[in-house]
Amino acid sequence: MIDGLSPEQREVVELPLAPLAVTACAGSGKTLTAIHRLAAMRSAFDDEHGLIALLSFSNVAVETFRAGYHDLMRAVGGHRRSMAVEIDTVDAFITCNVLRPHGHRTMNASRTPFLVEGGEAFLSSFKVYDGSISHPIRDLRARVNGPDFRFEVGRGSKFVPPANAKASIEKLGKSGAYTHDLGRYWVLRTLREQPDILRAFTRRYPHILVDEAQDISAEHQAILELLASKGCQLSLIGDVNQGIYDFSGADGKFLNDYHGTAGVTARRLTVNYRSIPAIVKVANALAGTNDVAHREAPDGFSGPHFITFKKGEEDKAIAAFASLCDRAKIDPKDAAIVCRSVDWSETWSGADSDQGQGVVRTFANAVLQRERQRRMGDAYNSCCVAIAGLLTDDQHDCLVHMKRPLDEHYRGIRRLIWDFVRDSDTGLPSGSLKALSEWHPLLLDRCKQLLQALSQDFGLTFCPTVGQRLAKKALKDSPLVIAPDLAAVHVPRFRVTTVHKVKGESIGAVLYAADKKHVRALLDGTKEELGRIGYVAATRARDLLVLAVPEAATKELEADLLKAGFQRASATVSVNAPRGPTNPIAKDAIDTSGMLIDFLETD
Ligand SMILES: Nc1ncnc2c1ncn2[C@@H]1O[C@H](COP(=O)(O)OP(=O)(O)OP(=O)(O)O)[C@@H](O)[C@H]1O
Repeated sequence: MIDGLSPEQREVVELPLAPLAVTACAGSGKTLTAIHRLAAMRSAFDDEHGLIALLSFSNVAVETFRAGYHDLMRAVGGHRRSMAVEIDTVDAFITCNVLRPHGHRTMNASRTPFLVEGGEAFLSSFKVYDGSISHPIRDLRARVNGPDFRFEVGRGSKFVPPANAKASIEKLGKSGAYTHDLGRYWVLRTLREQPDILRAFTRRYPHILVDEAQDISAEHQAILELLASKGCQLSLIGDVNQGIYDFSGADGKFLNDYHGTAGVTARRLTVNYRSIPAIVKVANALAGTNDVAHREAPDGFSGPHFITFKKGEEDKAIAAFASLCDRAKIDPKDAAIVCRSVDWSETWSGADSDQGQGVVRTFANAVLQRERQRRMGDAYNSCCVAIAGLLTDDQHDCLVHMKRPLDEHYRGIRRLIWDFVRDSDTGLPSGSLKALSEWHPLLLDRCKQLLQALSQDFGLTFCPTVGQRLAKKALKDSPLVIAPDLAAVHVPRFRVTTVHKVKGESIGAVLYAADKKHVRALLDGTKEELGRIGYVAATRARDLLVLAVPEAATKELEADLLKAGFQRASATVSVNAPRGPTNPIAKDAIDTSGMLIDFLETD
């Protein structure tokens, strides 16, 4: 290894400047490789004006790349043009370079285009009619369809007649507003309808490197292909087994096909630096790959296991996971319970997400994010959405500024909202209170104070119907956050999250909470999206991977689980059992406050 790079990583980094496709396995160090490749490309590219872009799909990935690139430049003493690079998300890149400066001409707007999140009060007058009913404009999606688009709406992707969709999009566009999804539509139209902008954009970014390239949607692909058609050289790096954004048309096909395209240099990264050999073996069995583990098997307890659970008794599975972490000497802070969907993560975190309506429901969600999922950033964003839902219609772009303030005015607003979110004693009340009789009256009182401060100190104006929007509809007289039965026995509060949220992470111990369908899909491999979702969850684990399988399905699944390389670690929980192992075959036990959890290794 030179400079921390392995030979296969270094080979990718040092390839000549030309279109490149790198398909890489989980944990293969795509981050390090992409950072070094960017530096090498910059050094080889002798152009006074052009910039090299490194793009990814999440803010976390972008922050990691920026920090890594700066560290590398500091370490090697970057050359004159070393900072002539741009590292951003794909969406931020196209929005900042195309939509904000040039989109207004195509949108027929008289102001700089601005993003709306969907919860803004003024959006209530923007609907789309599918031929039988109207839907909020935020639910409309534009999908690229050759040189044109097709339109769909809602969860079931209902077809929307193009004339109706275009009329609604153009009405919204005229106001300057665009949703996340419609932003890509407008970027494509701007580049297609303003050829000078397309030419200038390509001259400015002659080389673009896209990380997590399996997540490139059909709309992103159309934009990148448009740039490539004007001479931009495109490099893609990703893992097709980790494509988990099918709903946005990202199925990894672009990366796969690019790998075999004439004129594109293709390479593979096949060494997994993250996980122990037994977990890499499971990953290989699931994906049908032959990747190599760089790490050696640790001495202590580790590896891929499965435990069983009964619906409604998730707490027992969590206690079992806690015990396995303890045995593997993994700090609970370096462990996570990972679920396929938000609904599942709510069940496993003991949250009651079915309380409240409208703005109040959004505040209730913020409580769950703060107290059960421990995602303060998400809790802050939810509070911003709730507050934006109380503003008068004329403050269109306030929500976006609250979330990402660029000026001092909004930074002050952000501080106030953060104080509200952080402190359950003076701000957003605690989820342990009874929602109807205790939580809601406090919420009303404290919201009133917050709105007063926002209005007096920052000039925000709130609609006269604030009282109605904060009504106590659909609240129950039970807490928003249900205390787990096992809280009394000091089971650690693990981070409970979704697979989509942990993508890209390395985690010491992972519990993948699954139903029968999820497990079946995981075992069936990575051809279908649900299988890839399971694969992403499994490959986050460094040392310990625990699959929680419904007890009723175990008989049917056990043989295939064992064949894939999982071992059974069954947990029995007995309350008020006497201290110490009572069963002669118990190999491990934790005994806290009268509860004994035994692990019976049956493999
Ligand atoms: N050459 C190397 N030598 C040792 N460790 C490495 C090397 N390259 C990467 N790593 C380590 O491997 C781990 C996984 O790296 P990284 O997160 O970049 O993988 P990845 O390819 O992005 O994985 P995934 O796609 O599964 O998220 C990190 O801890 C990283 O520091």
